[in-house]
This record gives sequence, structure tokens and C-alpha cells, in this order.
Amino acid sequence: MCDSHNNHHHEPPGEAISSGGIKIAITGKGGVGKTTLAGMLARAFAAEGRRVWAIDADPDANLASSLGIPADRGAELRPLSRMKELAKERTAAADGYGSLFKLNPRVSDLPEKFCLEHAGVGLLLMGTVDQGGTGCVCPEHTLVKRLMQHLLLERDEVVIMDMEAGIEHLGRGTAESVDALIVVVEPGRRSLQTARQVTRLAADLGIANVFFVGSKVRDELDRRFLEDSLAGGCWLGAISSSDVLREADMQGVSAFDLGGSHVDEALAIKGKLVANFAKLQEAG
Ligand SMILES: Nc1ncnc2c1ncn2[C@@H]1O[C@H](COP(=O)(O)OP(=O)(O)OP(=O)(O)O)[C@@H](O)[C@H]1O
Repeated sequence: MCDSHNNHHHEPPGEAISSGGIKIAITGKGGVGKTTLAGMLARAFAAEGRRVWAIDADPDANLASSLGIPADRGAELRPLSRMKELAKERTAAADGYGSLFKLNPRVSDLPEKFCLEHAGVGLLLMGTVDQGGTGCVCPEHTLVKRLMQHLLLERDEVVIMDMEAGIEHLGRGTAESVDALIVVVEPGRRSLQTARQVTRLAADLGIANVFFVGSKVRDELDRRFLEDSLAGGCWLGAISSSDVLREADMQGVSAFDLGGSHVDEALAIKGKLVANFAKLQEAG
């Protein structure tokens, strides 16, 4: 089913998903290039006129700057997981732990209300929820979980989630709605090890479509090393090792705005993803 060829040249990317959105989660070892890819893909979908939600679900990530949002604006954004008052109001939780609250709060207005808008992308910062041990379900956790479900299940838009390597917190019921899990890998043992772990976890969580994208690839040898190491995997392409990307990160500017071969690589990755997604949909 995996189509790794350049057939997107025959099929304009984007048209294949003219109806229905596409829900993408991006994962991989820390520092591998997830946020760089997430930012470029989000901007690329938005440049086609699609409504895109970029979700920062990685506590270490800085998706705002990778999308091209200036640092002072990015700093305005508060993680939804910290909005205790909102969570309390929506779940109608009374003070004190152990009190009863709604497990199905209304969240449909939250993306528009709390996103940071930039170049056709709505950025949402999820943050992390300290669950205080197993079994604890606090209002903030309920709200964030419900919001993720809403974006993945009830929205017909493009959703791109920048996640950490641990995808466990996607949880059952939400994970199944991810159309594509992209695992970013760089030529290195630890990155490959993480990729294998994540792939196993994805299967356990019911995520059907796992794709790989190379990052910081220097040459053909690197490319072959990656593809051989994860043989049989579905590859969407790679982002070459690039000083422009490193520079973009240091300056806090969007790699997509800078332009260059890395943008072409990101567009090719998007094209293959869309083509694969269309095929999967056809197959039912
Ligand atoms: N293809 C590339 N070539 C060179 N440098 C890159 C490339 N991709 C990413 N980088 C650099 O690697 C660093 C980490 O990138 P990025 O933040 O995208 O990774 P991440 O996986 O999201 O990290 P984290 O796990 O910390 O969120 C940044 O300095 C970025 O500029």
C-alpha cells in the first residue's frame, strides 16, 4: 500500500484531500527535526488555502517560531493545560479533588478562541498535564483530551501535531483518528531505536499508517543507511542536513519563509503523504 514514488506529479497535491481533513502526528527522538518538519508542512498546507491547526504537544518544542511567529507574539500563548479556570468552568468541577465533573465538556469553540493565527495556520499550545499519579483525571486533563478528540474526530481540517517521542498520551479513541503518524529519523542509532519503539507503540494504539521521514541527511550513504535500517517502512522522503535550517532556528525565523531546497523537500514529502492518504481512502 505504501507508495514511495513521485506520483504526486501526476496528481496535484491537495486535490486528493479536497473533502475531509487529514490528521497528522509527528514524532521521533528529541532534537531530530520534528518541529522543523511540522512547521514547514503546516505552512505548506496553508499556502494551498487549507485551514490548518498546528498543535504543539511537545513540552520542548517551539512550533511558533518554526511557523514564522515572532518570539514576542509566540510568548503570548498560554498552554491550554494550564487554564485551570477554563477547565473548571467547562467541566463544571467544584473545588476540591474527588468532586464530580463532566467528562464531556464543550470544546468546539476553543480552537478559534485560543489559537495564535499566522499565515493561515492556527497554533494551539496543549502543554503537559501533570496527572499526579495513575488514575487521576483532573479537569485540565479532561479538557485537553476532549479538545484533541474534537480536532481529530469532528473537524474536517488539516491537523498537524508536533509530539514528543512518547505518543502514549494520545490514548485510545484519539490515536485511531490519526491518519498518518510521521516518525522523523536522523542517521544515528538512538534515533532509529526510538523509531522502532514508536512504531510498535503506534500499532498497539491502533494507528494504522506509519510513515518515515529522514532528517539531517548529508548524502546518499545516509539515506541508504536509514532506509536499510528501517527496511520495509513507508518512506515519504527526507530533509537534507542544512545550515539554512540551523540558522533559521537560531534566528527564530521560519524555514518555510526563507525558501530553498529544504522547502522543495518538504513539499515533496507532503505530496507523497497526500498521495498515500488518497490511496488508503480509496482502499476504504
Ligand atoms: N535538516 C536539518 N539540518 C540541519 N539542522 C536541522 C535540520 N532539522 C532540524 N535541524 C536543527 O536541529 C535542531 C532541532 O530541530 P527541531 O527543533 O526541529 O527538532 P525536534 O525534534 O522538534 O526537537 P525537540 O525534540 O527538542 O522538540 C534545531 O536546531 C534545528 O534547526
